[in-house]
Amino acid sequence: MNEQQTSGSSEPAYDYVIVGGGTAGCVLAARLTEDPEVRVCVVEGGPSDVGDDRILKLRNWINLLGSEFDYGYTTVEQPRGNSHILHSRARVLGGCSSHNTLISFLPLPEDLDEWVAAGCEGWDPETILPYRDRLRNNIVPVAEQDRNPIARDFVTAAAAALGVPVVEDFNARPFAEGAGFFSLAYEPEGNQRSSASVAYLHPVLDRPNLTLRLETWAYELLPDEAGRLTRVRVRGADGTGTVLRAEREMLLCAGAVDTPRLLMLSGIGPAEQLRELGIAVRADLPGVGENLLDHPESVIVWETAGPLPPNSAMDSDAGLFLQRDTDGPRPDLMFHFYQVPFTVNTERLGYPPVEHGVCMTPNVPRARSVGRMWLRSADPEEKPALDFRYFTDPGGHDERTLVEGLKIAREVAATAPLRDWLVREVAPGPEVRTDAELSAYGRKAAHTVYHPAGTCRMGAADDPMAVLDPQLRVRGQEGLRVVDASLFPTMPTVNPMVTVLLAAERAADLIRGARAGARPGGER
Ligand SMILES: Cc1cc2nc3c(=O)[nH]c(=O)nc-3n(C[C@H](O)[C@H](O)[C@H](O)COP(=O)(O)OP(=O)(O)OC[C@H]3O[C@@H](n4cnc5c(N)ncnc54)[C@H](O)[C@@H]3O)c2cc1C
Repeated sequence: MNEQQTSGSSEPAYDYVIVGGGTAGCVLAARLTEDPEVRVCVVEGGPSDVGDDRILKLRNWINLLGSEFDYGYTTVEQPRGNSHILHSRARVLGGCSSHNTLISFLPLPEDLDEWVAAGCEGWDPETILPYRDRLRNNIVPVAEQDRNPIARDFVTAAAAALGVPVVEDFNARPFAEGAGFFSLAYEPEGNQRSSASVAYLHPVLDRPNLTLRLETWAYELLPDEAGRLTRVRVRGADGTGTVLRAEREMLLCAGAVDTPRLLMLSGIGPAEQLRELGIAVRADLPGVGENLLDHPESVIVWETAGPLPPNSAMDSDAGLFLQRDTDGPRPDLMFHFYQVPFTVNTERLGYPPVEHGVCMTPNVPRARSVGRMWLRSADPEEKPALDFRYFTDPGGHDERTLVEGLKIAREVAATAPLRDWLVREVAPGPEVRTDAELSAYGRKAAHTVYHPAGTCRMGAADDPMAVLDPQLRVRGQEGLRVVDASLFPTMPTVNPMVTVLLAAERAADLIRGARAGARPGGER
């Protein structure tokens, strides 16, 4: 048995307890158990993905939205956006990497430069990007057999209409503009996910020093005898409550919504808010739950003459990046091209369903509207409030980006060879033309690219809103780190999963380094 009972306590004890067997949690679990002397327990709210084709077949991702594998967080009212967005967050081993579309981009160097400028020493591109060679996921450009003819024609039309290069491999070098097929973490043969769970955990599930507690929910951190928050109260699927103990460190990997939620339920967060809810304050960290980041997008939908050729990796295999402003070498507008009509938001607005169609979803890579989340009550069952404050930035950058995106999407759609497939624009429809009309439509039909992040951001010691130091340690707390998308100080320009994986690889080094440093004669 991997766990040990600490003398005088009946609590199962490990060296490390990882809360959340998601994208980052799987990386940490695999890396830390490489040392057979180290006992690790992963507490995961969802079930296993092993042998479950609903999860493992990448193309089934769309059917997981709103399913039993989705916590499905709602938002508070968004006066300038769409109040109906369902924020999918995965409830399954592998977390969102078992649920998402596995589009895999390295962060751009300037995204990491921004982190360093925000006080995150050691997160520079020279340190972080080489971790790409450690990633175990099979990251490859969409395979030839999965390249649907209409997606190919989208790439050709985008390049012709906008004068941007066709990019063969977006991870080959940093880019500012380009159209092309994405890189995905998948095995094209059999359309199998190469999620964090598949790539990192499946090969090591038989390690005797790894314990998985599935369908188990962590709802409060508790102090040990020395006052370190290294114990956690959990409840298993059968309702049984247990307290688990981490003799070295408690590692929070529950994601950008549930990690700050757990911290706040445990008394770590904005003191006044916690007191109002009757939660005893352990540490006043005003940044917990603040800095809620996302990539907002909108949608424009076309009907096609009939059914499209069926091949695809996951129905959104190609995209486009553009740079409209001249402030540095990064894109500031991105599009996903869907070869299925993604009409959940347009149908709600009264637009007709589309049997055969495609859409483009322009998004804001570095949105300037920043939100926050908070607890509604001290009840751990009650979901937190999420306020993304979509399209509220004073300069109107985010709104303007959508408007330009919708116009540019029309330019691409009007260009051969894509135009030859399209019968009519269904939403918003050609009569919606002025900037004001496009803005009103674009914001009402807005959606998320499902990238919440930033809610426990790291930063410099003198930054009062930083929750973590650059070693990912919760400020003022010993033995407690956060390793997941909530650590982001700012949003990477690109889809963030690989940034989470790189951060988890880096965290594994930091944690192992701390352990070696603590051993007599260990390296510091
Ligand atoms: C539908 C969808 C599509 C996406 N597409 C892409 C994409 O193509 N490319 C990309 O780069 N990014 C994509 N993303 C975003 C990306 O997947 C996430 O940013 C990333 O996976 C987050 O990793 P994480 O480790 O922070 O959290 P997660 O992977 O969400 O892991 C958190 C884990 O913690 C568990 N958990 C939470 N709370 C508790 C608790 N209290 N007790 C026990 N367990 C708990 C959860 O069950 C989950 O397994 C997508 C996301 C979604 C939802």
